[in-house]
Amino acid sequence: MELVNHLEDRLLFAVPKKGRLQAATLDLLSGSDIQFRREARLDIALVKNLPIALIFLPAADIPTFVGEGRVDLGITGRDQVAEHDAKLPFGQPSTVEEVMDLGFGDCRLQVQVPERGDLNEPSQLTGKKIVTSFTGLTEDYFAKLEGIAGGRKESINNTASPVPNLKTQIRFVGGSVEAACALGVADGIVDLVESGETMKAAGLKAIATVVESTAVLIKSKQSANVKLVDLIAARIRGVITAQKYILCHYNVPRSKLAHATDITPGKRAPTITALEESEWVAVSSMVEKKEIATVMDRLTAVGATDILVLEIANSRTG
Ligand SMILES: Nc1ncnc2c1ncn2[C@@H]1O[C@H](COP(=O)(O)OP(=O)(O)OP(=O)(O)O)[C@@H](O)[C@H]1O
Ligand SMILES: O=P(O)(O)OC[C@H]1O[C@H](OP(=O)(O)OP(=O)(O)O)[C@H](O)[C@@H]1O
Ligand SMILES: [Mg+2]
Repeated sequence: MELVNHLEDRLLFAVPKKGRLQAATLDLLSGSDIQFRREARLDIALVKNLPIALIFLPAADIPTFVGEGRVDLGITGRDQVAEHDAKLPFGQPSTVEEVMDLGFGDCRLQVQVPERGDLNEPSQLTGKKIVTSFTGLTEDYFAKLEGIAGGRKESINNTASPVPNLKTQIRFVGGSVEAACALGVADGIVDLVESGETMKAAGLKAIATVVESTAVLIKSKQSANVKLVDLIAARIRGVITAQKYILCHYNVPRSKLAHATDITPGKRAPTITALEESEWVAVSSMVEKKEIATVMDRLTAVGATDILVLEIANSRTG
């Protein structure tokens, strides 16, 4: 069956086919009940229970397919969206809209130089050799350092030309960028940093951050299927909320209720129910997972008892 012939009446949703964003993305799709089976070697999968087709692409290519093609939704890094937009001809507005931060894939695009060396400021790199996978963002960064206003000019087939008159020599490398300095190809690099392991192992240090990044849900500004886009966005938002929060139940003397609800104000407001014992109330409130240990300590300190913590399987934030 030629899958490409079955895309017409479907919302197209681009997701990372590999790399660091793939696993968490598949979890989000599963939590959103987007059911599919991906055939080996195929980059398209028809969703079984919704009029959607998943398109598996490298994260770096997803902003292009969403912004300039027929793809309605995408999941990629904010750095990749910024890189796509940086390459648009000067003054052309972005064709991609960010719907929400997905809460994973945090990293930073940083200017890096050899640890042992006399380069410590980005301005010392102007006019020198830089290697990166993010040439758009890097050209803009060094254009600012060199005081070049105005950015790119439109060139053939609407792909922006590099920034004119830039002294800094910026070269594209697709991967393993960290080796460029040691191999004498570059004086500095602009590359992603998450844990910093790769940078340290390559004998490099970061001297500036170009952009901070996180995984984001993006949508096309010309999608015809707004209702289904909004439905999928609501499902994904619900899954993220369920991943981020837990439900905390406890009993507390009515006289201490104000102190207790200061500790657990909830996402909107806590639910309070009276207990048979008139001087006691039961409270139920959403608490961020990362806060729950100290929240339970503080609740105990103000006299709360029977504190229960429940996982949230899914949610809709309305
Ligand atoms: N340590 C990291 N290195 C690279 N990207 C990361 C990192 N942490 C998070 N990301 C995010 O993941 C996105 C895709 O990068 P990633 O390297 O995972 O994909 P890829 O390069 O296509 O896959 P691979 O590296 O397996 O070839 C980045 O644009 C960034 O937003
Ligand atoms: O700070 P860290 O946790 O070490 O992660 C950062 C490294 O990860 C990415 O490379 P990746 O592993 O994706 O290989 P690639 O360069 O081939 O994409 C990135 O290009 C850095 O090299
Ligand atoms: Mg990579």
